[in-house]
Amino acid sequence: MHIRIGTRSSRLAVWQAEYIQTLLQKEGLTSELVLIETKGDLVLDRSLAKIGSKGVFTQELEDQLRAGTIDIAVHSAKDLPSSLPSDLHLIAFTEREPASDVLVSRNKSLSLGGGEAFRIGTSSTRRVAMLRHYCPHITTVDMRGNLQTRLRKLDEGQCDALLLAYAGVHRMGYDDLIVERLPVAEFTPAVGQGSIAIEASIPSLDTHVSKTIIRLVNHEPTAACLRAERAFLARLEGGCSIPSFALAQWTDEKTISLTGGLVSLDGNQLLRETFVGASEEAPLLGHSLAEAILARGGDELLLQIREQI
Ligand SMILES: NCc1[nH]cc(CCC(=O)O)c1CC(=O)O
Repeated sequence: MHIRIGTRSSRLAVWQAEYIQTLLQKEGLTSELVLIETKGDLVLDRSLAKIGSKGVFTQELEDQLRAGTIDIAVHSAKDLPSSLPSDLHLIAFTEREPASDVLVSRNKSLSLGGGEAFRIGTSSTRRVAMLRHYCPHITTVDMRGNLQTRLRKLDEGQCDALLLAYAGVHRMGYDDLIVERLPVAEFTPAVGQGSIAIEASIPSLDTHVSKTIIRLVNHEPTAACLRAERAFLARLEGGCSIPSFALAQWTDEKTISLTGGLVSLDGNQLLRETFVGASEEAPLLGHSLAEAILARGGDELLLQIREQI
């Protein structure tokens, strides 16, 4: 069967969709890309938090899955809402790249630990809040748009550095611009960062084809980690606009360790916990982590964040 793959049209999204194409080719599955513009790509003058509704980067792809004009949709796992409508499923997650955030700049001497004041371009509420918490001497400049747009703004001097996911920088071949890799123990990444997800409409997608796609694309340790992280996010009912973070790590074939939490927008309050549990019960682990964070004051913090956003 020939697979129609829906993707956003940014260079990173197309790279990711082409990567999936190469995985599918290993068993002779041919495919084509269908480029789809989403609200998140078109509305660039407002922050994601202000665009608001869930699925800023996914809705238009889901519409086409339902209409049957594409067979699968490829997304950055990080861009997906924490819960999907019941007819749509995440059938596979690629092996995760290092999930960390990196500092990108033309100035090799910049470092967050240096105590030196400089400007970082980012519009992620998590990154802004984390910077306020760990690096109050840093100022942030609001910056939306795809990677190339942000790099152009960096070169125009709108900021001195960017804070980005290692995965996207690496996929685009910009490793040379990385001046610092941030420790995940402090700058814990967003849920899903570093993995690529495949979404399909079940039962529209042929069972045999979906099994083949899963076999060729899915990396089970990553998938278990993502199930834990996504259950955490679902319990917080947080989309990508909430400054929450979580990273699960596969410790051995039976166990995962999940660290995650919430940070207030001003950076003053940061809640973080680590839970270790059976990988088979990954969703339960995520749920328990969220309950612990909520019980420690996360419930109040969430209300406060939602009022401020
Ligand atoms: N919409 C932002 C987004 N979604 C996924 C990635 C990076 C790739 C990944 O995490 O797999 C990025 C860019 C960034 O945060 O720097």
